[in-house]
Amino acid sequence: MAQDPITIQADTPLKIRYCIDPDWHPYESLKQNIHTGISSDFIAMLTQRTGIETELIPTNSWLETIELLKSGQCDLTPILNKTTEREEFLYFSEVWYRAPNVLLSLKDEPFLQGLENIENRTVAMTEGYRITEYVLKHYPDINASLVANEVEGINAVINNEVDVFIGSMLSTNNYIQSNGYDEIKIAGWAGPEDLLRVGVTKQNQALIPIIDQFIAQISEAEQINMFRKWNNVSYIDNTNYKLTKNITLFFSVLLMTGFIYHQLVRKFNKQLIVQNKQLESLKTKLIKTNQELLFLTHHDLLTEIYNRHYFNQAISNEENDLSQNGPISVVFFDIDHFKSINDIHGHSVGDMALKKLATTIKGLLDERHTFVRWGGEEFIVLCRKTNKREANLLCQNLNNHIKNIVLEPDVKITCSYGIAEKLSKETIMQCIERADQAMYQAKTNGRDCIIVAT
Ligand SMILES: Nc1nc2c(ncn2[C@@H]2O[C@H](COP(=O)(O)OP(=O)(O)OP(=O)(O)O)[C@@H](O)[C@H]2O)c(=O)[nH]1
Repeated sequence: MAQDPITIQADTPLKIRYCIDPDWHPYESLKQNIHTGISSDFIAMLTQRTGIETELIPTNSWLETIELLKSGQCDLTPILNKTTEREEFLYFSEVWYRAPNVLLSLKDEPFLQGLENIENRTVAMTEGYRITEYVLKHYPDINASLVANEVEGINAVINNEVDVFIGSMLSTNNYIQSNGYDEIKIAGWAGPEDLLRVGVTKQNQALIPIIDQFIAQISEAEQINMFRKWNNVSYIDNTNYKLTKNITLFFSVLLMTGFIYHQLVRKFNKQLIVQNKQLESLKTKLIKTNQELLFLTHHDLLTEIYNRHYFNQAISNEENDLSQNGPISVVFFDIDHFKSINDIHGHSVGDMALKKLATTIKGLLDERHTFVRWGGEEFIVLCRKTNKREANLLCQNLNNHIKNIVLEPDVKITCSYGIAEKLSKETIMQCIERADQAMYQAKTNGRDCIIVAT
């Protein structure tokens, strides 16, 4: 927003020296001889908008500032209350800042509400402050203890030297929170609020209308910005800040630990899932390999029917049961002149003959039969619940099918068969031997025939 030009009179000083309270943060203070706080922004804006040069005269206390103003070594002080006493050596601008005063006590003190309830408590006040003059004037019986500045007053409360301290809410709040004094509280309001103005020495009266024009132009936003910039602490309450800080820290650490733990668990879970999958796959492979191994152990690789090793194992486990479940017969057979097939047509044709024979016979058997490659070109069929007559019929059927196997054009095979029915006193192996002998007899008889052992 455009501002009206500020009218500078001919008698207006173009350079002024000013003093401040060195210990009244956030209103104003000296930090390494540099003016800081709300009034430093005020002076900067004043210089910028009026063109009046300003020079800070540093002091060590508010009382010294008052002295320099009285003696004319300072022309102006930017933020103070108007009092009758001060009016003797200063002119005051309009109010440009308002702030309440408060009673501060230790936490275990009762809530006092206001100056009326102070009773015989010792009350610390800053020497030379308007609120001090006000309290001493209106509460003459109060047990007052004057301190040089607000910091000294607050420390007097903390150290139990006084019961109460009266100070500006903004500055005391700032000091207490900056130092983490959680044992202190606001116990009530103290007197009227501060109506803060600029004070200029009587010789510089011409400055007042210029300053008032400038004050009138300070916008609400600029006021708020000044407050926010210098009053970075918002309130005092009964909160134990150290405890809050520790709890916050504890929960932060807890949250962080939880987060890291969660991440680690997720990571390990992922790894575990991968490893479980690998294990599962290994397990599947192992089961498959074991099944293959078992198959290889029990089967003949070429024909894929049971081998002799399996037969021996199975029969030794089953022998007793076998005899109790009806007659058992063994068909023992051997390919005729197999050597000639190998010799004439080659070993691969010999292999093909063995495979085709096995496949053909498997297709003719059922769950009562165990079909085994006994040796090179020798086979047996163990027939449960089968007598020698039935075995003979089966054998004839096998023979018919074997004769129909075509290896190559004009190349066929025949077999010689021996059949034996297990006698009650003999073992399966003895029965097989008799079947073998019967088969041998079939060979002797000219091959391609069936002999049933007597
Ligand atoms: N191709 C092939 N030949 C085999 C296999 N196992 C054994 N043989 C052959 O089978 C033949 C058996 O010959 P022999 O014992 O003389 O009997 P045979 O020639 O069948 O004569 P008979 O039994 O008296 O009719 C041998 O030449 C073996 O090498 C095999 O797995 N594959």
